Amino acid sequence: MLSTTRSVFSGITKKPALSLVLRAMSSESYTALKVTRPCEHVVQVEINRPEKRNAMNGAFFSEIGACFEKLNDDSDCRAIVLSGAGKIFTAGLDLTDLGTVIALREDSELDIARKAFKLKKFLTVWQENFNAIEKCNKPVIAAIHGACVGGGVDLTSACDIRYCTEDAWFQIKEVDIGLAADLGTLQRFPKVIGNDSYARELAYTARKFYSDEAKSMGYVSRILPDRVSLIDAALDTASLIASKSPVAVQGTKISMVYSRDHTVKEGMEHIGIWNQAMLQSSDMMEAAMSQMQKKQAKFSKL
Ligand SMILES: CCC/C=C/C=C/C(=O)SCCNC(=O)CCNC(=O)[C@H](O)C(C)(C)COP(=O)(O)OP(=O)(O)OC[C@H]1O[C@@H](n2cnc3c(N)ncnc32)[C@H](O)[C@@H]1OP(=O)(O)O
Repeated sequence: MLSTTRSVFSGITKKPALSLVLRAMSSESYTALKVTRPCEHVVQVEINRPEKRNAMNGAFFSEIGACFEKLNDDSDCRAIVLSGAGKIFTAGLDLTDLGTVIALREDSELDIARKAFKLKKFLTVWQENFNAIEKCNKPVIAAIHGACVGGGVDLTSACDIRYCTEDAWFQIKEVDIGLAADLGTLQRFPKVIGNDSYARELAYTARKFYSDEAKSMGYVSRILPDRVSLIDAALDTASLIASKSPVAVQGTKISMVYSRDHTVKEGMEHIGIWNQAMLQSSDMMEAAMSQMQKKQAKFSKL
């Protein structure tokens, strides 16, 4: 029990020393992730605990946040594919880490307020690790095969685009383990599918939904026959995005994320202020000239 406690809370203690984490990861060596560069300006981030069905443990949470913060600053990266190694995309929270919450609840040396403060801090760190995907200016395409359970829906809700395989299934599983989802599903999922009643049904019942239903509700935009064609399709889309002006693409993501949480008027004001600078970018001239000359545009690093 004690060692589990330490492993989960490692997500908290590592966070303030982010620069150390980033330096340690400068070679892109992670324990729960595999990061590769399959094509120009495209990075593939793979959840890499296949023997545990990519269950999300403490290492995964701290690495995913650090990885996306690093990719945000990586001028060679213009689009990202997020996938899972092995049989399924992810089984969600590593249930062996639940022991940590139980251990904290039962810690007789802490009063209820102190336990609550510790739990809030722990949850905020984990939330921020998923928020890093949305804060990363590069579009993220989730490539989901097999199962996407619990935390997997929190994770993929934070992505820009979702593709899945025919055999994929999804489950907002948290109520089945006695908690309300707290890593973004309840906030993002209803906005992604644009149907509050449907989102509530899935969150209250924890019923599984399969690829065809995920597509019809708008959670995924494409279904591919198998994992190989899924990764190919996700990489093709990522490459297409990466071929465009990074100023235009990243401005588009920033504006779409901002506009989701603001009024139309505020969103228009925001993009107006944004573009008063970005319309002066050299990318506009390069893109327009390339269109006229029917040649591939080349954009400098951002
Ligand atoms: C409080 C913090 C906020 C976060 C909240 C998040 C909440 C959630 O994510 S709720 C959802 C939790 N997940 C589950 O309930 C799923 C449990 N797993 C399964 O139902 C099945 O494993 C699954 C259908 C996904 C896959 O089945 P399959 O037959 O392909 O594999 P298994 O033989 O069951 O498992 C293989 C090994 O992986 C280990 N494992 C699977 N899931 C988890 C998990 N969630 N946590 C930890 N370990 C997991 C499983 O124990 C097997 O390991 P081993 O026995 O060592 O071979």
